[in-house]
Parts: sequence; structure tokens; C-alpha cells
Amino acid sequence: MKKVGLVGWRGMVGSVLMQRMRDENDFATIEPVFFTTSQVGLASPEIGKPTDTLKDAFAIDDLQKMDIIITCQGGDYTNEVYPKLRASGWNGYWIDAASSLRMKDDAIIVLDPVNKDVVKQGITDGVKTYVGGNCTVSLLLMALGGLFEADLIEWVTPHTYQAASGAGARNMRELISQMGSIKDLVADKLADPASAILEIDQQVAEHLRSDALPTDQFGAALAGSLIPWIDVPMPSGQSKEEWKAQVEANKILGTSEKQTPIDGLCVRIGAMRCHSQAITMKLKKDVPVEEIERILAAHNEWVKVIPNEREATVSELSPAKVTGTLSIPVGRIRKLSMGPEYVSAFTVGDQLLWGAAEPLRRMLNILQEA
Ligand SMILES: NC(=O)C1=CN([C@@H]2O[C@H](COP(=O)(O)OP(=O)(O)OC[C@H]3O[C@@H](n4cnc5c(N)ncnc54)[C@H](OP(=O)(O)O)[C@@H]3O)[C@@H](O)[C@H]2O)C=CC1
Ligand SMILES: N[C@@H](CC(=O)OP(=O)(O)O)C(=O)O
Repeated sequence: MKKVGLVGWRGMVGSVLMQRMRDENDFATIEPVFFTTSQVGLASPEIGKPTDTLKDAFAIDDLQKMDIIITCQGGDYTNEVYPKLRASGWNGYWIDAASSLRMKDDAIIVLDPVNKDVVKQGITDGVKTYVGGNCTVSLLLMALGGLFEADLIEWVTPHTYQAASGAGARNMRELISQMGSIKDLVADKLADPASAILEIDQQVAEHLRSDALPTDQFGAALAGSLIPWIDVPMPSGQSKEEWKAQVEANKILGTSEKQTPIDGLCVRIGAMRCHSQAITMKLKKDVPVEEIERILAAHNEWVKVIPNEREATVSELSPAKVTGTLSIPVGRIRKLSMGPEYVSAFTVGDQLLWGAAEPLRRMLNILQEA
């Protein structure tokens, strides 16, 4: 059995990874060793078989003993430990959720329902570093994979509606706190059907702009509002989240030489852990909507085409419906008035599952098969 080191297993992404590995019985076929940056010597998590106590995630000697390391610890950890571990001569497989190594030439971005060929070729060629993609990128490609595979896409503009979880666990808590503080403020008026809605609205608006709203994490109101900027600025005027779309998607698809333009605005909204994307795309030719739907639905077992009808859309195509599942619904597919090659779509996906943890555990299994 391969020795697999797990780092970052108790964080938000790591916990989802652990849950999926337990659900899929992945621990049965590996020898797991749990690492920590803060709890050395404490008990490892319960996985249904005996394990050692937690080892120091900075101890190169211990990490060197692993055949495979999966880390969800974060970019700072990767930046500190990965170069030292490789410099020590370690030639094992490194599977990472953080973005630090994604665009390195010797790393492959993993999303096997979309790029299993690239991943398999990488293993054959001796590539040892595999990194999960940015969540919006992975979710976009899971939804539109069929059209990319059929080489039908000239360009894509995804405008995102990104959940609080993408910014971290504390941000999820802050979103709920903001919601609660708004409700608390006007609870008495809400309970009175005769109260004036404009008064409630005025009070809420003042609260959203005041210091009384908890904003330590987001720095602004998210509940009852939105934040149209995610991550740091790039010289191009894009936010880094927006910049990732084209470079990462083309790297995943293996089309970096002749890039498909993918660019749009990324917006944080008050959803918990599902990212949504409103997509405008130009196809290379006029393809009937029924054919587009057929191509999308046939691409992978998780994508689900939702008919462009009101009831189906409202019930199936929302964060509330998708959260906690691997389902990737895509709907609102119709021709736009700009011309027959211009097509809209709307997709939703759990950013902690397909957007983060799931590609990593699947990569582990691909290595097990290799
Ligand atoms: N959040 C997201 O949506 C996505 C995140 N990623 C990447 O994954 C990495 C990790 O992100 P995320 O999981 O959000 O990070 P978290 O902050 O949730 O967890 C990171 C580490 O914090 C330590 N920690 C300290 N206190 C606690 C606590 N009370 N509960 C749990 N863990 C604690 C743990 O390390 P220890 O046990 O060693 O103390 C844990 O592994 C980042 O690089 C991020 O870029 C990738 C895709 C999506
Ligand atoms: N930036 C994403 C989450 C994330 O962690 O992305 P990345 O893995 O590319 O750093 C969001 O805020 O929704």
C-alpha cells in the first residue's frame, strides 16, 4: 500500500476531502499518515483503521517517507515546504489544493473528467506535481466540457456569483452574522404587517453602511449587497480571480499554445458554498440548441442540462439546490439576439466539492491505478 501524507485535512477544503474519502472508502487502499502545522502528537482523525498520532507538517524527514502527499493547507505552506522537500531529493507525488504551483511548467492542473488524457500523459512522462484548479474554472469546465471537447467554442464570458466559502470559513460565518444583524435590527417591524416597508428599507440601508454591521472579513456588506471584486488586482485591470479563468482553463484543456479567450467579471454574493456563473459564449458555428444540450449532457456523469423553462430553472438551478452535492446543473441555454452563434447558459456548482476537494481525491485514485 502506498504511504499517503495528508496535510490540511481539518481545514474547510480538507474536511470536505476527508468526508468524500470516507464516503468512497478511499482509506481502505492507502496507508494514510496525518500531518499538522499546529497539533503535533495529538490523535489523527477517525478513519476506521488505526493510524499514528499527528506528525509535524514541516518535518522534511517525515514527509520524505511518503509516496504521495495531499495538501489542502494553503499557499503559504506549499511555498515554504514544497521547494525544501523537492531540494531534499524527494520524488514522490505532490497533490495540492493551493494555487501556488498551478501555473508552473512542471505541474498539471487536475480535473480528470475534462483532462484525464493530459493527466495520464503526465504520469507517463514522469510529472510528479498535480494541482486542483481554481473553483470557478473547474466548475465552468465541468459544465461546458462537451462544447470545449467538440472544439465549438470561440470565446466565453463567464460572469460569476461566488459564494462566501471561497473566501474561507470565517467569511461564511460573517455572512450569517450579517444576515442575523439585519434581521435583528428590524425584527419588531417585520412582525407587524402594518409597518411601512420604506421605513424598514431605510433602516436596513443605514445599517448596511454603518460600523454596526460585522465586516472584519469581507470589509464590506455582503448580505443585502454584493462585492464585485475577488482577490488582488492585476495590471490588466482584471482581478486575479478573473485572470485565472483563461490561463488555468487553457492549461487544463491543454490549449495554452492557442488560447481560447475566457474573461468576465467575478462577483462575491451572499451564497454559502455554491458558485454560479452566467455565461455568454460565441460558438464557432451555428449549432441548434437541442444539439448544444445533447453535447453538454453527454460529456460527464455529473453535468445535468436543465430545460430553459421557468419552473425547472427555479427548482433545479440554484445554490440552495446544489449545495453539498456533486451535481453540475447547466441551464438557461438559448440563442442570444446578437446572432445564431451567440449562446447563453447558467451553471451552479459546489465550490468545495468539484471546485476544490473532489479533483484531488480522484487524482489520488488515478495514481493508485497507475
Ligand atoms: N476555500 C476554498 O474555497 C478553496 C481553497 N483552496 C485552497 O485550499 C487551501 C486551504 O483553504 P481552506 O480549507 O479554506 O483553509 P482553512 O483556513 O479552513 O484551513 C487551513 C488550515 O488552518 C488550520 N486551522 C487552524 N485553526 C483551525 C480550526 N479551528 N479549524 C480548522 N482548521 C484550522 C488547519 O491546519 P492545522 O491542522 O495544521 O493547524 C487547517 O488545515 C488554500 O490554499 C486555498 O487556496 C482551493 C480551492 C477552494
Ligand atoms: N478565490 C476563490 C477560492 C480559491 O481558493 O481560489 P484559488 O484556489 O484559485 O486560490 C474564491 O474566492 O471563490
